[in-house]
Amino acid sequence: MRPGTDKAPLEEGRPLLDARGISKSFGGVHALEAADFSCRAGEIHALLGANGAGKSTLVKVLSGVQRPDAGTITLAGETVQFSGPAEAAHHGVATVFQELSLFPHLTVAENIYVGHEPTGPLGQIDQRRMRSDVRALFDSLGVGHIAPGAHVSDLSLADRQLVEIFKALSKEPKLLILDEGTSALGRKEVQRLFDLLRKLKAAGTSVIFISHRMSEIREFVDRMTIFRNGRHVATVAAREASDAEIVEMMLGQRVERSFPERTEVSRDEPPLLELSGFSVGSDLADVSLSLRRGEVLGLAGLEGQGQGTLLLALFGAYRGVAGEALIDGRPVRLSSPKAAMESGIALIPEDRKTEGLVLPMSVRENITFSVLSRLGRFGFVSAARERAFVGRMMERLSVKAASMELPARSLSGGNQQKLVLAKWLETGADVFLFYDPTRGIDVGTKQAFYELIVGLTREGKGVILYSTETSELIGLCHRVAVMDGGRVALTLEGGNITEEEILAASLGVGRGRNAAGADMAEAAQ
Ligand SMILES: Nc1ncnc2c1ncn2[C@@H]1O[C@H](COP(=O)(O)OP(=O)(O)OP(=O)(O)O)[C@@H](O)[C@H]1O
Repeated sequence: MRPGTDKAPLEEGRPLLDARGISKSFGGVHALEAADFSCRAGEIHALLGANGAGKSTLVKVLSGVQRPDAGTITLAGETVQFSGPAEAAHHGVATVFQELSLFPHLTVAENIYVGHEPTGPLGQIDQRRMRSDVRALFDSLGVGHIAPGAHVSDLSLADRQLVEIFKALSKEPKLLILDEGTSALGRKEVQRLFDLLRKLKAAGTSVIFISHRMSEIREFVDRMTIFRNGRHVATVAAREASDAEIVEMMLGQRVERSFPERTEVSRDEPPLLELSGFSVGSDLADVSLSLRRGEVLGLAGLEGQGQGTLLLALFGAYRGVAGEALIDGRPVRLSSPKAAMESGIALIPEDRKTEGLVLPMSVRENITFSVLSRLGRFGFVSAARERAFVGRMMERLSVKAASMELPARSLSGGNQQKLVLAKWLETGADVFLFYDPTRGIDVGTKQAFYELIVGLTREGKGVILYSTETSELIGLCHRVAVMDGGRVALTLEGGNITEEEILAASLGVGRGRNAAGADMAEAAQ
């Protein structure tokens, strides 16, 4: 089918969910404009669209969090009007929102059962049963590494996301909505999750799935609906449209995904950053690596193999770090984030929603927070200069906001993430640490972002990039350090940075290969 032309007919039969003519405005912003969306029983259905297309707003309407201004929702043949999330839940809708909603100081099991805890004969909460049920659920999914009794605050973002998903599943919903619920998960976890979703689907549960990772979507979903500017553009079978066609429908224009040419790196100059014997407890063991000016060094490996710890340790977030760090040949003490920033290191963190922004403050204030002192002299900032600077940053990262004076909270999730990036990019740092930077960002902006990373290297900065999208590592990096069990298992370089090599090294089967790709085991025979 031709993208953006024919509107595919929505489901003719009796779908589980049928939302028609849904409109929702915030002030002058039309988040949804007479949007249609329909999902069959026992179907995994992806909802796609650029940042700000209205996906999360639809999810909030379907989950009873927001009331639509107009439109009707039919669920299992019954017209429903949700007065709040509890009523949506009562109708069998369970949602994992973009913003995680866990209580950090409760245990995993307590979080999963919050509000519907199993009770003993005297009405007391049955902790033991709760934990054993959660254990059984985790074991069935092969996520034995999460302890039901662990506090959520101690878990990684990926594990917190898994807990959030299990919490939704424990309500045995008719309709499960995952709004970017898998963005922090590694490939293996996503696959396991989809194995589970297929089982649910076989039992008649419908799943609405929002993700910006195209490959993830194509592989596992039955149909896809594309939204653009708050409207339904098309609904297609997953195999019916090509990636390029889908992107075109999302953006209203053709975009070729390509990586900008890497910056030439001079091997003669001394390294910008040099680490030796960098260790953090048992999480990071004896990491030695170097980064040159103009270079992008990738970090790969299965989820949680020390990549995050390395970035955070470099940013001074851990105490008791052993080893030495040199910047431009001078030893630096990375004892706190402040010390790291003063040494010229910037980190774009993983959990950008909570770590990166002051949500009630305006878009403008959030962007200029970290650069005020550089924009003005003697502490005075010219308003005109500030606005011009913010305008440039918003354009560079295509931040979609009606005005820079709106609170950051009112932006769509992806646009909030862009704000965090904007905020850090202008800090004047020399070493940029990126923690999965394009997670949650739409394909059009990803492209702009690749340009931006390469742009930094052209200015002589060094970049360490941890990405869960292998294609980004292959397309952008000069070298990729594959991590396993807190160590650098292998460093790949140039043409040897391939999906197969990265995967093999991640799984430990690539050991023995050197950076030039010669298989030493074979050579020895
Ligand atoms: N509470 C709000 N106040 C003001 N504007 C809002 C509010 N919620 C959403 N919007 C606006 O509505 C539009 C749609 O946002 P929405 O979050 O639904 O997009 P999205 O498709 O989920 O984007 P993303 O991929 O970035 O998560 C955006 O322009 C956003 O700024």
